[in-house]
Amino acid sequence: MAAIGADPLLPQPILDTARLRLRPLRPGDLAVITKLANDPDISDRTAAIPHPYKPYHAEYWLTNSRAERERGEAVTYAIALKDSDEFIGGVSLTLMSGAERSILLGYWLGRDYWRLGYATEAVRRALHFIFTDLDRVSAYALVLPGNEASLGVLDKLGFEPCGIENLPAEERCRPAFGRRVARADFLAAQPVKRTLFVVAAALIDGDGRVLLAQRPEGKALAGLWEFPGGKVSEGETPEAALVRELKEELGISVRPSCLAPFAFASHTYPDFHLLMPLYLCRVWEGEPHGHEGQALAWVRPTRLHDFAMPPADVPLVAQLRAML
Ligand SMILES: Nc1nc2c([nH]c(=O)n2[C@@H]2O[C@H](COP(=O)(O)OP(=O)(O)OP(=O)(O)O)[C@@H](O)[C@H]2O)c(=O)[nH]1
Repeated sequence: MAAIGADPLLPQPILDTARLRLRPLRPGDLAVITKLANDPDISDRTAAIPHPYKPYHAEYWLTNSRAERERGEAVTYAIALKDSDEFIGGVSLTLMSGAERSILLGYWLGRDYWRLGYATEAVRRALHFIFTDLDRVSAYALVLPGNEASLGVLDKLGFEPCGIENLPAEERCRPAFGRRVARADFLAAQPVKRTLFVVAAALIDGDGRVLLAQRPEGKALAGLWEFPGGKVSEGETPEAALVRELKEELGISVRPSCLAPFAFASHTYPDFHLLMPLYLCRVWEGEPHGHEGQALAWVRPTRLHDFAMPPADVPLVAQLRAML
């Protein structure tokens, strides 16, 4: 399988979990990387870690991962302990060629950090990132024979067998077990802390344009464009919540009878699961203005894809474009 550069300068946000921080590799990590990676058992279980492992191997890993990211080929994260920021391992996410929009996943942990659930915790977060921020639809991993711990991690995350491949490792060609998980299967199987019930409206004007609002700075997903709306409060019907939100956010008055149920989004974010019905609305009173500092845009359905929207909205946009 070959990596291909599809997206120039891939994003690499810091990814936090309960105990870990996934962040870029740094020159300050080099000594620890060399110490942890210089372990014959780690070399034996991974394709890309030679033994003995020298400081120049660590330096090459750092510079090569930066170059791969700049070429849009791969993102490599250091796995660090959240409290001390100490390097304990790495995760690499390589974009694959082909129509499937997949990634090849690789990861390793220093021996002192085995059997503590760190690999599952780090890889789970990395998969959330590639399936939501990088919009990948599946992930592959190749596991060398004897690496039962790694197979266990992938099993826990919903990966399934997908054949055996020959893996060129340090000039030795070794067979490896292929494992694959699809985005929808991974996301559906994740434990969710809470389900957030949000309502939103596609306001449609006389020219068939749809109103989008830009999430202001300081909020989660800032800068992305979304359908106006918000959270449903305890004891509120979805329609009443939407009427309230449209008044607060845009200063317009809408009657519940003018809200036509259209579609819904069901999407797992790292911290919550979003359940969001989308209503169509063609009749309202007043002129919409961004009352909470948000920019507004009236957008033709064919131009909706020019606006970066939260991942949950992508299927809704496709349905709107098909309908309008
Ligand atoms: N209104 C709206 N929210 C969306 C859309 N897509 C989407 O993922 N969301 C998510 O659903 C949640 C909406 O709740 P909200 O608008 O009340 O959230 P907020 O961050 O403004 O919180 P706050 O009102 O407590 O400050 C956010 O997490 C937002 O990212 C969308 O098209 N419209």
